Amino acid sequence: MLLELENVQKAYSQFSLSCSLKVEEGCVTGLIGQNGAGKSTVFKSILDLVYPDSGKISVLGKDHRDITVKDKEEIGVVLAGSGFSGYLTVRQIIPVLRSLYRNFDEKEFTERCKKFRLPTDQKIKEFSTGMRAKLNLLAAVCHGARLLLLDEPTAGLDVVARDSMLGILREFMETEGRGILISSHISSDLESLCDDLYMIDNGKIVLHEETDVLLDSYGLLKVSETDYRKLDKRYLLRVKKEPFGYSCLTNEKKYYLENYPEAAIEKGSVDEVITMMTKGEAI
Ligand SMILES: Nc1ncnc2c1ncn2[C@@H]1O[C@H](COP(=O)(O)OP(=O)(O)OP(=O)(O)O)[C@@H](O)[C@H]1O
Repeated sequence: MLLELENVQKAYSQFSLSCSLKVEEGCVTGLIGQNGAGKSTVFKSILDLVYPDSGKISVLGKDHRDITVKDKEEIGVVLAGSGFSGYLTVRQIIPVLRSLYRNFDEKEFTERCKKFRLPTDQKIKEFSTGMRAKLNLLAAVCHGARLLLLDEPTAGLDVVARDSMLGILREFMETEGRGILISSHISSDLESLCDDLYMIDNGKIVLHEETDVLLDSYGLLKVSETDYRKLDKRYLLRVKKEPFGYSCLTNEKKYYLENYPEAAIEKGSVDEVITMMTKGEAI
């Protein structure tokens, strides 16, 4: 296990986090939630930047408070809204990375910067959002980390930049024994990359599912009030009143497809599942 949070609690005056999650070797785990759901609080707790009130966090098999400087070399981090000083250039951050990480692969880093057309001698503050995001990610993947902790690494990026970021992450995962925890409020980013997804809402994990299962077995039934009354509700997770009747979220789409051939059953994108899990009512 690369990362495990067990019942981690953190209370602020207006918000409280309660979170358990795992990142296994060979897995990309996604954390999806709206603004303010608690994603950054999860990352900061892992990195000891905020102190949880209770619970247990283990990183690379150790309690996160016992992580040494050497262990940290095995972790690559991109935090929302942070990065290198804007007054430095890529050329100037290379010696910094070299001194921080014994396994920093300067050749790979330089080549990749070139590939992504990141200028070597321009101040980072003059970079676009996409350029800065790529630089932060390249710095996180070029020192032989086993675990990447990426808080909203694709925020503010256009489709092309997002795709190249996902490419970097897929390549990172080609080496055995690695894993990623990545957060986003854009579920389509995570859908194609992640093996499993955790959905967080108002500080609570409302759903954890393998991405394949989510896409294959979850579905949205749209039924009239009359049909809703007759519906077998055993496999419904959430229900929402609509002008036409009810929207129902199921994790047994096949059952309803087979038994209610007339019903309108949609595939249910990750976004719709999140909306239903957060806005729908439990059965
Ligand atoms: N230091 C703090 N003191 C009090 N409340 C805080 C503090 N830090 C975060 N919060 C609150 O915790 C909640 C979750 O914040 P967090 O930054 O974890 O959300 P997020 O999911 O990362 O959101 P976003 O997508 O907007 O970055 C918010 O309501 C925020 O106001």
